[in-house]
This record gives sequence, structure tokens and C-alpha cells, in this order.
Amino acid sequence: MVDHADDLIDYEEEEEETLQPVAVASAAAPAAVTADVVPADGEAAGEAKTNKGSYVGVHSTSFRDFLMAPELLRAIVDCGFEHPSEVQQETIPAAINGNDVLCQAKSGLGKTAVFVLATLNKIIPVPGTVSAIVLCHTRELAYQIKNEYTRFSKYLPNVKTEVFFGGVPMKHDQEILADKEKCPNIIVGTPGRILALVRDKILRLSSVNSFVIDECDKVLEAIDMRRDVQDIFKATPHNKQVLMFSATLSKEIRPVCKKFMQDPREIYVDDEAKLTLHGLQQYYVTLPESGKNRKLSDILDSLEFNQVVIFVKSVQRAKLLNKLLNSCNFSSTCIHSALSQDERIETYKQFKDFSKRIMVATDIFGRGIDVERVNIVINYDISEGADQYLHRVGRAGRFGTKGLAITFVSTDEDKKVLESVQERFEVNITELPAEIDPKTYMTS
Ligand SMILES: Nc1ncnc2c1ncn2[C@@H]1O[C@H](COP(=O)(O)OP(=O)(O)OP(=O)(O)O)[C@@H](O)[C@H]1O
Repeated sequence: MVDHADDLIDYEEEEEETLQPVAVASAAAPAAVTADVVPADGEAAGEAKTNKGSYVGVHSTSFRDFLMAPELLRAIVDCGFEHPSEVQQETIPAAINGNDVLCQAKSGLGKTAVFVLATLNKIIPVPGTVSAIVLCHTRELAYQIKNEYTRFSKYLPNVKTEVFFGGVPMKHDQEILADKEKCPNIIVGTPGRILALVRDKILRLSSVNSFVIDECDKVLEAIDMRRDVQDIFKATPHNKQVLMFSATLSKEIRPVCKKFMQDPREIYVDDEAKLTLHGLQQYYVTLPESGKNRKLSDILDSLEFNQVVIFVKSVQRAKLLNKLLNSCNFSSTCIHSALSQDERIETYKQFKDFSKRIMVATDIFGRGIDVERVNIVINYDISEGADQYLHRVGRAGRFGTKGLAITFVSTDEDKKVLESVQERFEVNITELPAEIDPKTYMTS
């Protein structure tokens, strides 16, 4: 990635001096606070027990060890979370202490709960006042995060959360914000819409004391989105807590993130080379472009799966492939930026509710989206870069469950991307074997 660190004005240049990062379980810190993520029962990582909730650090603590409100602890139990994952063990205490936090941890290991619990724990809801703002890059992710707030604030009836994103009339947001009874204390949204609401003085952020960015590398990488975030940031008080998260935080993007923070705790659970998921098997298939549909259909016929996400590189290809799959009687739907906002959320819900088994998607579905039953990801078109590959395949094998990722390679460019993935994440991606034992990628 190009270093854009200086492209925009510095918000707090003088505060850039930061504490030493806490590189948990990285090669640079072999005796760090906790060991690498291993299954709770001590099995070898590759054979990790794959039931949800078993993927915790060796120094397993309990959620009760965190100084959290009893209402939150009750909600955590209701959500079925038994033990905090490693990232939660490392990051929740730092966030609850009020530190700014920059956190990198593998896909699917529960980063969302870190900021949801930390912000809820801190909030003192004042009617008509926004105390926390959470930004992310896509509407579906914003919607998903809002639902996480709803789950965890179950026993905090006075806390209101709302989601605002583009593609729906601003009037709808305006009505909610103007009504003291409905005005949220926590807002989740995409930067463009949030900034529009701030600029039009519909949304006032002068009481915000928590500022969160999920998928922060993606949000801050594109200059226009970063500019929006900076303008929103400037509308909030100086004194606030800033929390940022991603599975991928390149060395170039870290200083950009830190410009928004004061003395952040930098928590890197696993260094870059260890970001691949243990329960996920990864293969490639070399084939000509013209052979992709045939191969895809063979794979879908021969492999057992709960749900599959198939990534393609354009809206047009998403539409065509989905049509083709439907004509072959596969239970498929598709998601891309050309759908209306209502259609996008509806499609996301259908897939999450298991009404559809196959999702053909562009990269808008490639990060953050959490659909528990997805156990196969197919890169029909390979991603543009290694980071995006990692996010995409992370849609399978969530929270330590098993999964399978298959990537089609048809050009020299594709080969190069696959090589860069293997180098960057020190993973050996092999050719798809003729047969794969379903036990190795299906969670029982
Ligand atoms: N302690 C826990 N016990 C059981 N399940 C958990 C726990 N923490 C999180 N989960 C579940 O794990 C899944 C993945 O969590 P989440 O979406 O927050 O991952 P993430 O780290 O944000 O991943 P990504 O980098 O892909 O965005 C979710 O379904 C969540 O409910």
C-alpha cells in the first residue's frame, strides 16, 4: 500500500509518541503475556476442537474477571459466550481501563465484542445525547454491529443504538435524531452518511466519549473515506477514547491510525505471519477462465457444505454467476453495490437466516461479515491483494470452527497474488485434491 500517512492534516501531530506495542504471541515477543492461541483442551492446533466457544487462550480467564457491569455479564451468558477469546482477554481490560487501543487479531475471533462491551460498560445514557460512535466501511457490517449492540445491551433498557448509512433517505435519520425519546446514545454507521448528518447539523457529536473504527485499515486507506472520518473526528470532543480494530494492520497503516489516538495500547494478537486460521484448509485450482463454471458446479455438487460464499471481482460477474447457479437449482443469492439498500440488507438477512445456502459476493461482503454456518469460501476470482484474500477466507472457520477455502487461479496475475498470500502469511496453499474428507472441514 502507498504510504498516505502525510496526505491529510495531522489531527494531533504532537501526540504521536506512543507506548511500545504489546505484540502478543509474536516472534518478537516470545515470552509475551499469553501464548499462541491454542484449543482450550490443549489439542494440537491443527486438530483443534471446533465447537464454538472452545477457541480460547491458554491463560483462560472468565468474563467475570473483567470489571464489567452485571447487566453485561448476564447478556454475555445469554449470548452463549463461555470464555473470552485471546483477543478479548488482552483487549477488553485495556479498553475498560479507558486506554486508546489499536488492535490486530485474526478474523472471526471476537473483536466486535471487545468494543461493544467496552463502550456499553462505560456508557451513562443521557436522553437525546450521543456518547459513542462506531464507524465501519460497509452498510451490512454497520447493520451487523448494531445487532451486536442490541444483543449485549439487552439488560440496559435505557441505552439506545441506531445505525445510519447511505442509500436510505436522510429524512429517516433526521426524524430519529430530532426526537429525544428515540435519539440514540450509540451510533453505528458508514463515514459518508455520518458526515452528511454532522454537516447538516442533524447530528451533534459534542458529547461523544468513545470513538470506534472497525476494519480501520480499510476505512483509513482510501483517502476520501479517511477525509470523512477526520471531519467526523473533528466534530467530537478532544477528550475521548479511541478504539480501532482489524485483522490486517500493515506497517504503513499503523501510523495513520495512531494519528487519531493518544498513547494507544497497541495489541497485536499474532504477528502478520500467523494470521491464517488454524481450522481453515486452503487450496487452489489452476484452470482457464472458461473452465470456472464447470469446476464450480463440480465442487458444489461434490463437497458437503452448510453455507458457501463465492467471491467474484465485479458486480456484473456476481449477477451472472448467481443467475447461472439459480438456473442449475442451487440455492443462491448475490450481494453487490448495485443493489438498493433495502435489497442489500434483505439479502444479508436471508443468508444469515439460512434461507439461502450460497452467496455470490463482491468484496463488499469480504470483511467483517459474520455468518456462523459458512464453512466454504470460494475465490472464483482471486482478490486483488493478500490482505483482502485473508479477510475473504476468514468468512469461513469463524471462532475456531473448521472451514475450507478454494481459490481459482487462471492467469499469471492470479498466481502472483497467491504467491504473495503464501509469503505474507507463511501459509502453504496446495492444489485441491481429488477428494477431501468432509470431517476435516465440516464442524460436527
Ligand atoms: N467469547 C466468545 N465465545 C463464543 N463466541 C464468540 C466469542 N466472542 C465472539 N464470538 C462469536 O464469534 C464470531 C466472530 O466474532 P467477530 O465477528 O467479532 O470476529 P472478528 O474478530 O470481528 O472477525 P473479522 O476480523 O472477520 O471481522 C461471532 O459469531 C461472535 O458472536
